[in-house]
Amino acid sequence: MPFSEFKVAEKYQYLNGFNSYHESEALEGALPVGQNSPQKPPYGLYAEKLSGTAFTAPRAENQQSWLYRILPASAHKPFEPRESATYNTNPESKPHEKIYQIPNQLRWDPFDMDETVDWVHSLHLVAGAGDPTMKSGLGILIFAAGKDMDAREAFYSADGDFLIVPQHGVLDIQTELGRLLVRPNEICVIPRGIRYRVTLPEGPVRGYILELYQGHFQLPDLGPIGSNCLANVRDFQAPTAHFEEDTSNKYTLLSKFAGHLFAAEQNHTPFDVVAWHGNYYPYKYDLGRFNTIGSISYDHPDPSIFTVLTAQSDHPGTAVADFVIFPPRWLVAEATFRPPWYHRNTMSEFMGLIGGQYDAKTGGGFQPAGASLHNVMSAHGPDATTHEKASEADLKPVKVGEGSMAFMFESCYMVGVTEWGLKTCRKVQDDYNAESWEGLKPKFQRPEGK
Ligand SMILES: O=C(O)Cc1cc(O)ccc1O
Ligand SMILES: [Fe+2]
Repeated sequence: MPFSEFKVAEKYQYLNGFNSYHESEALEGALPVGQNSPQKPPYGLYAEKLSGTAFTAPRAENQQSWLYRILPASAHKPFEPRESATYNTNPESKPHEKIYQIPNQLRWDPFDMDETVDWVHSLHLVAGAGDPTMKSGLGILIFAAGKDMDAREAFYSADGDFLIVPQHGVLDIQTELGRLLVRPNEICVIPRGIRYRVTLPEGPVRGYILELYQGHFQLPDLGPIGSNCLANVRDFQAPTAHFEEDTSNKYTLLSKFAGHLFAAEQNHTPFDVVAWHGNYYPYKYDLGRFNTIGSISYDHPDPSIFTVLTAQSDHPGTAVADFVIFPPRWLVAEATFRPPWYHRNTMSEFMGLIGGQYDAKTGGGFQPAGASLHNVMSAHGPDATTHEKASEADLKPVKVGEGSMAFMFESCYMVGVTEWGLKTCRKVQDDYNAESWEGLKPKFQRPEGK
C-alpha cells in the first residue's frame, strides 16, 4: 500500500514529477526573477550552479540546478584524507587484485545490523564493475547503521548517484535541497555531489545501494504499453527548500572521492540553501505506487516489465543498471509454468529482498536483507521446491508476493565481488547450488520406440 495514505509530518513537503524542472523557495522572494546570477541576488544570498551533466550535454539529457545560499559550497578548508587505512568503498588502482570475478551463483544470508556506526561508515561495497575515476560502471553496497551522523556533518559522493533501497528502518535525509523521509518499500536517489546528512528517527537501518558511476537514472520507455504504467512520472518526489542559519559553529564535510574518505572543516552549516531551481535534485519514490503489468494470456514475460528506473549504456536498450522490482501481483497465465524460466543471461543480476518471500525462490534460503548474484551467463532459475509446486499447481488466478518486495540490480557488466562481499561479511552460503538446483530430478520420458 502506498505510504501516501499516511499523513506525513509537515517537515517533509515534496514537489511531484520525474526529471521535472522544479523551483522551491523557503523564503518568498529568494529566487531571482528572470535571470540566474544577478549582480546582487535577493537577500544577500550567493548564487551557485550545480552541474549534473557536462555544460554541453544535449538539452534532453542536461541536468543542473541553481542554488541560492548563505555561503557558497566552496567556503571550506582543504580536504584531508580521513581513515585512509580503513575506508574504501571502491577497490581502486588494481581492481583485479581486490575483486573476485567468479562464475558461481552466489547467495548471501541476511547482512548483519551494525548499531555502532553512522551512515558514512555503514557503507560496504559488496560487488561492482568499472571505476568511478573513469565514470564507468556501478557499485553495489550494503549499508547497516545504528547512529545518526554527527549534528554538524555532511557527506557527499563524488563517485556517482546513490540509489538507496532501505530494507529496515527509516532514513531521515537532510539534503542541501531539502528533506526526505525514506522508509522500507520506498527508494531514493541522491545524485552525485549533493551534500546530505542521515539520521535514524526509528533506530537502526539496513539496506542496499546501487551507486551509478556513469550517467543518471531515467524512466524506461513504455513502447506499446503507452503513456502510463510502471512507475508513473508524478509519483517521484523531490524535496522543498529548507535551510538553517549558522555561521558560528564548526562543521565537517565528508567526501567520498574515488572510494576514499576525505574531510574538510568549515565554519558554517552546509544546509544553507534558501531557494533552488533546476532538474538536478534528490528524489524519492514509493514502490507501492508501481503500476505492475504482466501476462493476461500465457507465458512468463521478461522481468523488464518491472523496471522502475534505468541507466542506459551507449547502446540503447542495454543498461549499465536497471532497477527492477517484483511487487505483489496477480498471476493468471494459462497453461504456463508461472515462475521465472531457467535461464542464462548476458546481463548480471544482483537481487535483494526488502520483505516477504520472492515467488521464484520458496526454499527459504533467499531471505529479507540477504542477496543473490547471478553473474554473466551464470545459470539459474527456480529452486527445486518452487519447480515442483509450479509444475503441479492448479492454474487458478493467484496473488503472489503479498506483503513482499524483491528487487534486482541488473547490469550489462560482469560484476565482481569484493573481499568484504566474499569473505569478510561471512554471509555467503555454501549450499546455494545444492539447496536450489542439485535436487532437481530428471523427468524425461523417452517416447516408446524412439
Ligand atoms: O532470476 C530471477 O529471479 C530474476 C528474473 C525474474 C523473472 O521473472 C524473469 C527473469 C529473471 O531473471
Ligand atoms: Fe534471472
